[in-house]
Amino acid sequence: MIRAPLPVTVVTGFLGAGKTTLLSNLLHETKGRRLAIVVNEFGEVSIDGALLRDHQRGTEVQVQDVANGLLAYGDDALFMPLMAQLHARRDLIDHVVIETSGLAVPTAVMERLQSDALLAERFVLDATLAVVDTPLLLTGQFDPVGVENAESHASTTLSATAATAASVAELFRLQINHADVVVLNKIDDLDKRALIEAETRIRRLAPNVRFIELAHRARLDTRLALGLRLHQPGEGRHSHARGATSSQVYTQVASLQASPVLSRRLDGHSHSGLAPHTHGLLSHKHFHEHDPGWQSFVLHSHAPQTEATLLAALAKTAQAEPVMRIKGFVHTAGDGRPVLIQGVRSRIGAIRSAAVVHEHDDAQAHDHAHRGDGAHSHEHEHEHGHGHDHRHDDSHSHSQDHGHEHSHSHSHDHGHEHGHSHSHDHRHEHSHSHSHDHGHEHSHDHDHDADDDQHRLAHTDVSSSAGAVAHAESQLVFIGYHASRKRVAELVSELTGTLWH
Ligand SMILES: Nc1nc2c(ncn2[C@@H]2O[C@H](COP(=O)(O)OP(=O)(O)OP(=O)(O)O)[C@@H](O)[C@H]2O)c(=O)[nH]1
Repeated sequence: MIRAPLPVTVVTGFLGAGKTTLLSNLLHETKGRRLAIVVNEFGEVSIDGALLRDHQRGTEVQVQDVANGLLAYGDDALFMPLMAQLHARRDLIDHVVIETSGLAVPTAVMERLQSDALLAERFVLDATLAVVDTPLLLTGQFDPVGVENAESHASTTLSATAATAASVAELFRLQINHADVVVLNKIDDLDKRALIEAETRIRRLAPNVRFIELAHRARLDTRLALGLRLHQPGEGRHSHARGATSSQVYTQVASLQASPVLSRRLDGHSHSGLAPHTHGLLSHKHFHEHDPGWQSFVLHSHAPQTEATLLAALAKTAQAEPVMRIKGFVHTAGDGRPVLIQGVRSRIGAIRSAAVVHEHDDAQAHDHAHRGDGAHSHEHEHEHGHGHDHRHDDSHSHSQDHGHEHSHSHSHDHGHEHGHSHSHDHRHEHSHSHSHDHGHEHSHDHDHDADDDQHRLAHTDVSSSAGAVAHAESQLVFIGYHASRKRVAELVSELTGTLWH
């Protein structure tokens, strides 16, 4: 019997944008869809898999984490077996969601899914979502580094800061340019003007992006995230706003031009001898795969930590060193329960109870827990009727006074569904927290080379990492651009007065 291919949604977004939080929220709104979630983390220890697993519901959701990597990139040997496993469980799964590493460009997965004959038979790309840390976007953290600036450094080495900024900006640009839907996240504190500004910035960086959605506290309506069917081939009548067909969209993705920064390495190395060339998807992979600037390392401590001291120490460290992401579980002197530490740049937070958000929990895992003002009205209209016309009408409108009313009218017509139409307003004003024990403990072999400043880990399957382990050991994953493990360990040890190694 020929089975319909399994839809796959790819979730991309820079380090700490809120991909895992968004997915954990989605888990509570699966509406009976059985999800298989694949989480690919750059670091050696998978924290996100543990968090999601903690929030999975019964057997509806299966979480699989793949640490150490860039899933589906050139030499990744895990991707095909992983997809084969998912296919083998086809009867138990309705939809696959792949959270790519914050340092990956989603094209690796997208391209593999669509170009490998076997995969193309078994899976169909549903849509690619790019989650954006909107406050960071607004502070210009993802702004492109001037081309002139990059050119003038063609034969020299870019300064460390410029190199970091260039790499971040380039990665960000590629991620949003390959997405069908850009999700503006972390908008809790933003007013209407800021949201409009954010949208403008996205449209400037990715003019062809088709949908921009607002995720209030990392919540996105399931219908705007899953089942969008934006890449289904052969749907002759499949039409999108702005006249793009699904195949046009893919062509556009595949023919993206390389930026000047892409054609040279940021460490001063250039593609010497190569005439200016256009990078296709594969070259995009090539760039990041071989950009050794990004590193991840884990620091450990057996000393009980004082939460406030540790948070201050980590914030200082993130300012002093090129560390962009910190996460892990830490044991404090208190009740013995591990505390989840989440750091994005120098915003560091600790979460004691529910690690990630529950359905009605707005006092969630935020490193800056502010209440939203509930003023953003995000209206979605879905109409399901008969026929086979699938239309995405990107009627993204701002009201005249520039009150921020995003009205997305997605119209799906599926042959087997009954017609209904509704619109609703996303206003999340709940504020109550859950408190339950996470008991996350991790066990790993710690093998630290003396000179692992340039620590780059081989692909190993550590999917067991979310499971059991070593008593009261704290572990923090650090991800940074040319960050020195040694310096970071020294700094955190000094600032906390405890040994981190
Ligand atoms: N204030 C606020 N914080 C958020 C929101 N979404 C996520 N966060 C916080 O941002 C931090 C990073 O969130 P994650 O979901 O782990 O981000 P990620 O994109 O999965 O991170 P990586 O996998 O490391 O790239 C966490 O501390 C979250 O609690 C949001 O909408 N508002």
